[in-house]
Amino acid sequence: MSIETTVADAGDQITTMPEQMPAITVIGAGSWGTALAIQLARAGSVVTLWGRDRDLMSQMQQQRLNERYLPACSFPDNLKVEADWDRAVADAQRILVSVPSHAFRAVLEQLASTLGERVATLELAWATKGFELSTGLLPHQLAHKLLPECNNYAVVSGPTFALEVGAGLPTAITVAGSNPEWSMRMASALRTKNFIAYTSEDMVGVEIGGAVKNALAIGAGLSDGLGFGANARIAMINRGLRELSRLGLAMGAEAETFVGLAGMGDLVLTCTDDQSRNRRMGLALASGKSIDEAAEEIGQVVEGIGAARAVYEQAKRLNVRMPIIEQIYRVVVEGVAPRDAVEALLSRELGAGKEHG
Ligand SMILES: NC(=O)C1=CN([C@@H]2O[C@H](COP(=O)(O)OP(=O)(O)OC[C@H]3O[C@@H](n4cnc5c(N)ncnc54)[C@H](OP(=O)(O)O)[C@@H]3O)[C@@H](O)[C@H]2O)C=CC1
Ligand SMILES: O=C(CO)COP(=O)(O)O
Repeated sequence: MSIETTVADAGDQITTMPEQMPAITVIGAGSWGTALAIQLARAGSVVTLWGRDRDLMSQMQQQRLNERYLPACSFPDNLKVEADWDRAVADAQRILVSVPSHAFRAVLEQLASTLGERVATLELAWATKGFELSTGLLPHQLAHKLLPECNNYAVVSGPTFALEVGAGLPTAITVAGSNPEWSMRMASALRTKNFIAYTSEDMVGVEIGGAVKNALAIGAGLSDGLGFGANARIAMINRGLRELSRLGLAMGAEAETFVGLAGMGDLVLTCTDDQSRNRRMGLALASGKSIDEAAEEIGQVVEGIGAARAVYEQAKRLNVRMPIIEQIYRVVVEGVAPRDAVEALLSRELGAGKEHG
C-alpha cells in the first residue's frame, strides 16, 4: 500500500518562513536541475548546483541565472554555482541528480567512485525520467545496482514544467522512495507556500509514469499536429494511461499510482501543453521535420524518443499490449509516416474490444 501523505495540506496556507535545511548538491544544470536548485534554495536549503560546462557555470555565477536553460529565473543568494565535481560532491550528505536518463549511469558511477564508503550514509534523490536504453533498467534499479550500500533513495517526479517551478508558480510533486523517512525529508526540503510535495513508496509506478508519458506525449503531438482534434487527443491520453498502467502492473507497481500526480497528472500535463518538449517533438514530426531537425530546434533533451524504444521493448519482453506505444515506436524508430501510424492507431488498434479489458 503506498502512502501519498501530504506534507503541505494547502500550500497557500503556509505562512511561516521555512527553517534552515541541510545543504544539498544538485547534479545537472539543465532546465530541471536549475529549477529544482532554485526551489530548494527558496525552501531554505543551502544549495550547490553542479554542471559539467565550465563556461556556462562561470557565466551563471556572474549573471546569477541560467541563460542557456532557464533565462527568466534568477538565483536566490543561498544557491551556489560550482563547476568542480570534487568540491560539489566530496562533502555532500544530500544529492539530487537531475540529468537525462542517458547520463544517469555515468553520474552514479562517478558518485560511487568519489564517495567510496560514504555512499552508505548518503541521502540520494533523482529527478531523471526514463529507462536506461541498453538495459531497460529504471533509475532506481540502476541506483540499487551501482550504489548498493546506499539505503536512502528517492525519485522526485510529477507534472512539473521547469519554467513554472522556476517562476514560483503553484506546483505539486511526488517524492517516492523505499525509505519513507528520507522521502519525507526530501519532500520537506522542497516545500514552500506554492510547492506541495507528497510522498509515496511506489518507486516502480512513479518511475514508469515518468518514462512512459514522455513517449505518449510525442503521440499526442503527432495527433494534434495532423489536425485530428480534441477527441482523438483525449482518446490517446485515456488509452495511453491504460497502457501505462498495464505495463506498470506487470512490473510490480501499485494501481493507485497511475491516477496520481506521477501517472495521470504528468501524462495529461505533457500531452496537452506546448511547454512539453516531447509534445513539441510530435508536432514537429507531424509537420514533416526529421527527428534531428526537431531536436535541434527544441535544443533540450527529448526523453520520449529513447523511451518509445525502451517501453516498446519492455512491453514485448513482458507480453503487455501497448498499441499506442507500438505506433509511436513505428514513427520514431522505423520511420513510418506519422499520418499512417496515427490513422492505423485510431481506426484499427483502438477501434474495438472491451473498454476495460
Ligand atoms: N525540464 C523539465 O520541465 C523537467 C524535466 N524532467 C527530467 O529531468 C531530466 C533532465 O532534463 P532537463 O534538465 O529538462 O534537460 P535539459 O536538456 O534542459 O538539460 C540537460 C542537462 O543535463 C546535462 N548533462 C547531459 N549529459 C550529462 C552528463 N553525462 N553529465 C552531466 N550532465 C549532463 C546537460 O549538460 P550540457 O548543457 O553540458 O549538455 C544539461 O545541463 C530528464 O530526465 C527530464 O525528463 C523532469 C521534470 C520536469
Ligand atoms: O517531465 C516534464 C513535465 O512533468 C517535462 O516534460 P518534457 O520533457 O516533455 O518537456
